Order: sequence, then C-alpha cells, then structure tokens
Amino acid sequence: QMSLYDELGGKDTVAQIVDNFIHEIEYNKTMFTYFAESDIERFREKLNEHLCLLANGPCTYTGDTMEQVHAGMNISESDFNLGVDLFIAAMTKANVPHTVQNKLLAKMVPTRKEIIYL
Ligand code: HEM
Repeated sequence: QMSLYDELGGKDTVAQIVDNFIHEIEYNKTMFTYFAESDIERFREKLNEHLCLLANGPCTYTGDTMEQVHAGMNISESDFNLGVDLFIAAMTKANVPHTVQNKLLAKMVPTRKEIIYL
C-alpha cells in the first residue's frame, strides 16, 4: 500500500513544497519577521524531514521538538493560520492534488497545540 509520502510524490515533491514554502515566507512580511534571524538551510533540511515523518515516509527527523523550536515565539492563532495558508499555496504550486493536500494538512493541524502561544 502507498504511504502518504508516496502519494505526495516522494522526496522530490516534498523538497519542492518546502522550497515553495520558503519563497512564500520570504514574500510575506508577517511570516518573514519570525524567520529574520533563522538559518534557512537548517529550516529547509529539518522541514523536509519533518514532513516525511508526518507522511509516513522513510525518514528520520533530526530536528528539535515542535515545542522546543517554537517556544518564545508566542505565535498567535491567526499567524498559525497564515502559515497554513502559505503552506497550501506551496503545495498547490507543487501540483499536489487537493485530496492529497488535505491528508497532509490533517496530519499537521494537530501539531498546532505544540506551536501556538508558547
Ligand atoms: C503545522 C505548522 C508548523 C510546523 C509543522 C512547523 C515545523 C517546523 C520545523 C520542522 C522547523 C525546524 C526545526 C529545527 O530546526 O529543528 C521549524 C522552524 C521554525 N518555525 Fe515552524 N512549523 C509550523 C508552524 C510555524 C508557524 C505558524 C511559524 C510562525 C508564525 C513558525 C515559525 C518557525 C520559525 C521562525 C522557525 C525557525 C526557528 C529557528 O531559526 O531556530 N512555524 N518549524
């Protein structure tokens, strides 16, 4: 049976989603402010791994926990939703079908409580 990672298109498509997402962040003033001091190459690598893990792909996540990463950022609910919107745009630009997008979003949304208001 195909994993969600396979349905997404595997490593290449996930890498494309992450690259598109980074572009979306760069062009959004509110989001970019959060990332102003970040190591974007590390973010690129860890987000690829994290998405692979969420989609039951064959990867090991070597980054920090969602709580550790986002602690101190005090991310509001609306900024979280903005992040989700930009992520949807990144998936659409990578030609991920909406049915598959929804499956990945369903895995991401429960991590919300580990990310906002920390
Ligand atoms: C479901 C939603 C989200 C997921 C799955 C997620 C996932 C991640 C991952 C995997 C990393 C890299 C971890 C590491 O370097 O060890 C990261 C870093 C980061 N995230 Fe998120 N994130 C989410 C939402 C957000 C939102 C909404 C914001 C801001 C509004 C945000 C801001 C950041 C920033 C600024 C970093 C870089 C931290 C640093 O430079 O050390 N994240 N995130």
